Amino acid sequence: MAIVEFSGVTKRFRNTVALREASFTIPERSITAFLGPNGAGKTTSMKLIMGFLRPTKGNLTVFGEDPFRREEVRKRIGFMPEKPVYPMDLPVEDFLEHLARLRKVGKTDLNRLVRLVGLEKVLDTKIGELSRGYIQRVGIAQSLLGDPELLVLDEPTANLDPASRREILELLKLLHKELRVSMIISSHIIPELQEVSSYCVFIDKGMVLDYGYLGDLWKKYMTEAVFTIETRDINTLARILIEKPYIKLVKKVDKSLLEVAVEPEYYKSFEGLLSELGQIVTGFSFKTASLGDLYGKIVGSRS
Ligand SMILES: Nc1ncnc2c1ncn2[C@@H]1O[C@H](COP(=O)(O)OP(=O)(O)OP(=O)(O)O)[C@@H](O)[C@H]1O
Repeated sequence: MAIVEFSGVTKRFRNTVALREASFTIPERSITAFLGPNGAGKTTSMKLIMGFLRPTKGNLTVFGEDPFRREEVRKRIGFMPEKPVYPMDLPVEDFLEHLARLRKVGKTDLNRLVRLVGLEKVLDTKIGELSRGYIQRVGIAQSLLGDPELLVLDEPTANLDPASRREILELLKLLHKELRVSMIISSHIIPELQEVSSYCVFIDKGMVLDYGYLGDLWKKYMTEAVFTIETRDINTLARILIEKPYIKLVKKVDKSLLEVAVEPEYYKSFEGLLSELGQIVTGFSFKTASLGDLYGKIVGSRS
């Protein structure tokens, strides 16, 4: 089921058209990436979803209703803006307890969230004394207060060093798994979105160029899929994979790593196979068939 639906949405700010006749849907429980260059219209789309802005033209619904008119809808969405403003003098605990009271979230739920987001050790620390990575954790915690069904994160890893970026991405993956919350994430850093998202909306110059599940988009744009697979039983895995007609190449990289090329149209079957082989497959990632390639085909060819 689609939780977000844009239908011919235009958003104009005086002389600027930030979004032009945008139509797309976002499925439930996915992690959706909003991809596009600076000024493409990603933040505007997010603000429309949050009900902060009203479209100039067209319709949009979130959970089947208009987020601008319906407060009930807005309450089901958590938001972390790109440049949040926090009371820097306040300890983390005081800040979160204050917000929890406002949103009528009980102490037990707050404690659970604090543990999940990894803030227990810094509860007494003033927000202004936290590292950037921890400030982002505070932002993620505040956006999750009240148990939203949809979490909207505008550039959650901007201005972070690579190690903190990795931590935040791992945290988002964990939250998605534990809380089963749908997420929309925008970022300029394409490879990192590829790691967390299964669905993409490509935006450029206010226009939605394409959207859909990554597997389907790879197939559509005929981007070859090459995976690196980590395994605890390389020989068994290689034997199983070689027999599949849609697997074009199986190559040993070292004693626990295989490189595998898959025909784009069988990408989904392949993903299913990997989860069936969960006992011997310990991890996998894309090597080529990157979101960068796809981005180049969809957005790059227009710029
Ligand atoms: N409140 C506003 N008033 C006037 N113009 C605006 C406003 N908000 C956004 N814009 C313009 O709309 C266009 C789209 O902006 P938006 O912030 O949605 O892009 P973005 O894809 O999020 O970019 P970035 O990655 O730089 O944040 C830009 O040209 C921007 O300058």
